[in-house]
Amino acid sequence: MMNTSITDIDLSSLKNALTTTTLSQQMVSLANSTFRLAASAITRLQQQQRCEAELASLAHLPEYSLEQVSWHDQEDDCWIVLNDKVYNITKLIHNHPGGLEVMMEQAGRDATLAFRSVGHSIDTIEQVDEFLVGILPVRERMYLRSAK
Ligand code: HEM
Repeated sequence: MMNTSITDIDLSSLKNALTTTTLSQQMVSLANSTFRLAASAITRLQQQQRCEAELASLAHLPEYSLEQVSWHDQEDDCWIVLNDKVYNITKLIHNHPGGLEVMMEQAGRDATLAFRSVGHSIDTIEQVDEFLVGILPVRERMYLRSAK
């Protein structure tokens, strides 16, 4: 005859409870990972949609290569590139709140990182398109790339 003690029963239910808890924890962790993956896929999709919409709104602009931009590096003819877009900032440089010198250091160049590193205000960032004159050719773009 089997001799099952109370301690044996307790230990066995404890083991069962532990297994169930571990399984539940694994399921919660799996659900979390799935949720995070879905959330990042949605974010990527939204970013891509914004990028496609921006590209469509810029489609009418002429393309200028980085080399062509580099020809405009003078105080009376000053272009820069920001986020793959080409800006003629000749009229701005003498009134620029950050000064003329910083602008001339970027004249004729891709100023994206310098512009971002200053931490320009949201208002300023929204107003730069006032100086927009073109866009880089697809082969030279780093930010505005179509997924199509
Ligand atoms: C279209 C291009 C640009 C526009 C419209 C613009 C406009 C402005 C404006 C309105 C401000 C006042 C503060 C603010 O709004 O953040 C400012 C500040 C400044 N900008 Fe620009 N900027 C341009 C490009 C650049 C570039 C390429 C640089 C290069 C580093 C630069 C460097 C600075 C600096 C150093 C300040 C002063 C920041 C401070 O004193 O806190 N900006 N700019």
